[in-house]
Amino acid sequence: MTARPRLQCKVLDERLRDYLPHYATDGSAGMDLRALLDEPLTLNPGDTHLVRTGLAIYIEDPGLAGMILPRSGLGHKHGIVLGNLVGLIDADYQGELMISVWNRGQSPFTLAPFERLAQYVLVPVVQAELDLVDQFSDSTRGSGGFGSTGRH
Ligand SMILES: O=c1ccn([C@H]2C[C@H](O)[C@@H](COP(=O)(O)OP(=O)(O)OP(=O)(O)O)O2)c(=O)[nH]1
Ligand SMILES: [Mg+2]
Repeated sequence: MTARPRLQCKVLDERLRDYLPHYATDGSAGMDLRALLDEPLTLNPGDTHLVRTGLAIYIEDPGLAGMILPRSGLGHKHGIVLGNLVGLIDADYQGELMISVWNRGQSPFTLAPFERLAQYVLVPVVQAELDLVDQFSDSTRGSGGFGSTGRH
């Protein structure tokens, strides 16, 4: 296994010191992020709320990005997912990580202070240059999309 990249992390609220993100198991793909809340937050069905994490993580390397993904238990059992579906964190972002929490379910859900509500996944990124052309060489698919290969 290659060495893990090191990311600079600022703790913006001292209460987070006891709750720093980490990989729960050797094989975990993500580190859980917690809700920085002063009091419980009730989300009614359909509500979206921007929740602080109290942390800033500066990735710096443009060959990496962060992704904020829902936790499957919260999403499946309680309908608590992300208002932006997926959060994409740029390598040059130095601000606080924010989580858009959306109750897409049918019942109110109360988020407790410092509850784990989403996960942060570091992913490789390749930036491209666009070469402008008038014609592409033929491919098998051509311009067929949106179900053009059928359903089964
Ligand atoms: O769930 C998220 C998504 C984004 N961000 C931060 C980090 C990211 O680098 C920045 C910008 O995100 P994005 O580019 O997706 O949003 P935008 O609406 O295009 O904003 P901008 O104009 O700042 O790029 O906001 C978060 O903290 N949480
Ligand atoms: Mg953007």
